[in-house]
Amino acid sequence: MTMTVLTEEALIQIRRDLHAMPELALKEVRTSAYLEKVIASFDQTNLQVKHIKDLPTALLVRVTGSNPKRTLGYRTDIDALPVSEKTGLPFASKNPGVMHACGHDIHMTVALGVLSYFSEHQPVDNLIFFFQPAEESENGGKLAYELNVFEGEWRPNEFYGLHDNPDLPAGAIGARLGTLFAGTTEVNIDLEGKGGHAAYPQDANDMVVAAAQLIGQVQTIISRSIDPIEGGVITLGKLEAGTIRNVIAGHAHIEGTIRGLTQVMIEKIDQRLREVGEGIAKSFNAEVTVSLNQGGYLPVENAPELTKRFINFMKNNPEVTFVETKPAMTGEDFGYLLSKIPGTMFWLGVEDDSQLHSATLNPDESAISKGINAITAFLNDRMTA
Ligand SMILES: CC(=O)N[C@@H](CCC[C@H](N)C(=O)O)C(=O)O
Repeated sequence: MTMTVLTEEALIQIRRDLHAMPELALKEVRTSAYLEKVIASFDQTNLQVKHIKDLPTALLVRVTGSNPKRTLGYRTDIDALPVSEKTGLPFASKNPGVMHACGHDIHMTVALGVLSYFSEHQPVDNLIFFFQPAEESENGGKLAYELNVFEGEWRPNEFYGLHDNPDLPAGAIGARLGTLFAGTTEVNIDLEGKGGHAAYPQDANDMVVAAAQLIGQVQTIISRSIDPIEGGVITLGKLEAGTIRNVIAGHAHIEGTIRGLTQVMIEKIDQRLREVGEGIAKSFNAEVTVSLNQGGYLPVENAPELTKRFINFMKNNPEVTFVETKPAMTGEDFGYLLSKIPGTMFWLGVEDDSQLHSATLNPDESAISKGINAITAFLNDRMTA
């Protein structure tokens, strides 16, 4: 049984509508309009909606508390990924090449459910709901923060947010003290040499070969330069080079991502990657540009006291299956907001065989009402302290 004003049926319909209309980072125009329309259907007595001129797809909603001691923030991300959906679901993406492959459709629906509940049951403390664009890239959380969105009565004292997790049972809540997610650095590498005829390699400077060598050497960074107990990740997910089989490519472009559980680790991997780039440039007499951009993707550090309280509440709630989780190498720009405002990020189980970012991800929708109930109960409890 859900405690929200939106019925379970309505919640599932919302999730499916959102799933069918995925939009990429900073382009979430229809998504944002849809969210606003749903919010407009709630009792408006205690609600205020705020837009951000320079971040037009973002949406903030403030719920005025009845006897506030603090303002609690709740954040959901709203963007999707450039993935071509292969679920075969009747409500699959209608936007070719774009998919909610990270479950942000589930995140948004849970946030709407919690907001819907508090629009009918006035909270004791104030609440801020932040519907954040651009989590997958472009760090929308940092953009909003730097636009001074969280100022005055719009500044939460504490911030909470979730990510769905296909490895956990549907509706289970997972969390841990300390670091939940890695920090990440986006990697762009351009290799510039000299193109030429396939038959005359002696007159060209082949960037396909240089890129292949670079990619090979990058594999040694984690295996040979990083303490295996601490660990780290470099994934180079995109490689572009050349135009046709019989032209030697004078340019190659690589995109990837670096992950580490501490800022020190990320900076160490960043540095080794730059050095490998310099080495390849020298040995191939090429121009190699390594651009690294961390933006707002700081490690997600859960605030100790607030997270202890969160975990205690979830562990002692008979309605909730709580799982103490390990840190994950996924990134989240909520890490940036948590570096400014203390809070807790946690997992919501959506049990599925497919991983996040996969074209077949199909989260179990029963997680939605369980998540809403757990979060609503936690926020209500937090307001009594
Ligand atoms: C939860 C999740 O999957 N988040 C993304 C965040 C991307 C960070 C950044 N744009 C990068 O690619 O490094 C992830 O890929 O972990």
